[in-house]
Amino acid sequence: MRVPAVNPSGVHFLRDRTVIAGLLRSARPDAGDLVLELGAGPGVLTAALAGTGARVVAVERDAAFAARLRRRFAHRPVTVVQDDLRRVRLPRRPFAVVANLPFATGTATLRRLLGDPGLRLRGADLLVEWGFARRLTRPVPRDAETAGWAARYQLRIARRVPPAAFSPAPRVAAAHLVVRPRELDRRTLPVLRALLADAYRRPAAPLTAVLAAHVPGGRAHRLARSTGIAPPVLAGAVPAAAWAELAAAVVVAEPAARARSIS
Ligand SMILES: C[S@@+](CC[C@H](N)C(=O)[O-])C[C@H]1O[C@@H](n2cnc3c(N)ncnc32)[C@H](O)[C@@H]1O
Repeated sequence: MRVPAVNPSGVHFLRDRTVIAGLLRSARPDAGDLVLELGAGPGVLTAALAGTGARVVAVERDAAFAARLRRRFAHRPVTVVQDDLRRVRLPRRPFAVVANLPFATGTATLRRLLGDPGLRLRGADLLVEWGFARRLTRPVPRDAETAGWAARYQLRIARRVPPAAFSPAPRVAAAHLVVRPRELDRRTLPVLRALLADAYRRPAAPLTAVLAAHVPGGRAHRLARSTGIAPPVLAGAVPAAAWAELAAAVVVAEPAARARSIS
């Protein structure tokens, strides 16, 4: 297999069939589903995805790999897009992502996929650097951006993928990261954003103080309890999943909070 002359950290080709099978078992694409593969390389994963009957869009920056992919999949439902995955136009239709990401692009990719409320992402099954996956799946995220991703999407590690699963073997292990959208009413999104911005600005404040800024004072305690949180709890100690429930509860309890959060 031709490895680019410059092999920047993160460019490691999958060679373990059980890892590929695990990605497909988890993603379960149906025939006709739109699946985006980011960083397709020589097409090992692309071939497996095409075998499911899904419509695959394979994004690859390297010109030689892109040409090889076009030849290899000329008669399959695979569209090859030679572009940078950090800039490529993302579908507006519902789509899933299955990819062995270059490690160096993890944050940029997650930011694009999970940070844009306009995307209709059905799910993502990604191989990412192990430490990155561990940081993303902490119950209480360290920053508002990650908390926003984890509030809108369930993020979990399906398995640890050892360096030997790749060629050349990376210095560190990878993780199969599973991303699935939570059922969230669109009206909750601006409230969620406002709550998280507030909470991460003053993580040592009581949760009820943060909530009180978004609903009338007396109701903050009741609201916290309605999602199973018994005050006192600090804003910076609230799990990401609870923020999604809190935002939904704020919208139900106080529809006007929406207007306040947006303004
Ligand atoms: C980790 S390898 C995975 C290749 C293949 N999917 C596999 O699993 O064997 C990443 C691939 O992404 C490509 N790549 C690296 N940076 C990229 C970028 N910014 N945009 C698009 N492709 C990129 C590399 O050329 C390489 O083919």
